[in-house]
Amino acid sequence: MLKLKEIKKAYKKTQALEGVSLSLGPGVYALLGPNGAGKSTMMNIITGNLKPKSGQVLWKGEDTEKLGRCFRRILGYAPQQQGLYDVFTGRRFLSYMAALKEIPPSRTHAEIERTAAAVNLTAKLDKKLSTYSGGMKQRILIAQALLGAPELLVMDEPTAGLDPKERIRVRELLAQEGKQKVVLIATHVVSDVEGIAKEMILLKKGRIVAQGDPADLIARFAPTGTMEDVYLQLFGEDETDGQTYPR
Ligand SMILES: Nc1ncnc2c1ncn2[C@@H]1O[C@H](COP(=O)(O)OP(=O)(O)OP(=O)(O)O)[C@@H](O)[C@H]1O
Repeated sequence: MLKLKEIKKAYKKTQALEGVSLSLGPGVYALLGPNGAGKSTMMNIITGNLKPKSGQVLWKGEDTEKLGRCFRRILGYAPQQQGLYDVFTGRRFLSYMAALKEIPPSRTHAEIERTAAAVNLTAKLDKKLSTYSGGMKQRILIAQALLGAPELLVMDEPTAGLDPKERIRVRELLAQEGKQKVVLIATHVVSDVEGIAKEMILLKKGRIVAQGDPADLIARFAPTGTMEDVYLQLFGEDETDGQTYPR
């Protein structure tokens, strides 16, 4: 349903994507790679926030650039956390996002209730975003991506800052969504995706260096190990952010 054809992107001197091609049907896909691998660039190109230097993004065979506004109803995007409208309540924020997505006003209330419940924020909907914790802000971003039940979900680090309980809830939610939709998740946290991903897409310096079912990748790159070992095998020396990654 979603196809990337030879996507290339450069920022001045940095070659961020060096010809990425992909074909994704319904299911959860994990996009893994170290800092600077090109994950956010790829997501921004899929969502139309950035133009590639060359290549095409196709949805059901149609160029997403040509789909224009229609693509807004097909796509749900949760970007990495950034400034939210702090004076808005959660409800007002979701209502504003629903309007941008051109969800009919008659459906907006039900969609807000449905998506807030999915991320366990029903009780906080009428509180201002300025009072939300980091994890709650993350969850409202996920909720807005689910508005209108889009067929394509693109999530940039969706579990960042979530406590273990909410992390599990979001993981289960995305697994559920992946039964019928294309769900692409960029993350550093292998354990958040290995149990739910149909495929892992491993990106390094703007190229896909491995792609496949987690069990196949383990057999290929770390036969006695785990998906975490595959990650370390492919990217070990590239991780420069000093974080440790939970199993
Ligand atoms: N606006 C920009 N201007 C110049 N270079 C950029 C810009 N955005 C990204 N880059 C560079 O492009 C490359 C890919 O960056 P990108 O943000 O896509 O990686 P990433 O995999 O999402 O990293 P992270 O895990 O840190 O979010 C990096 O070398 C980065 O420095």
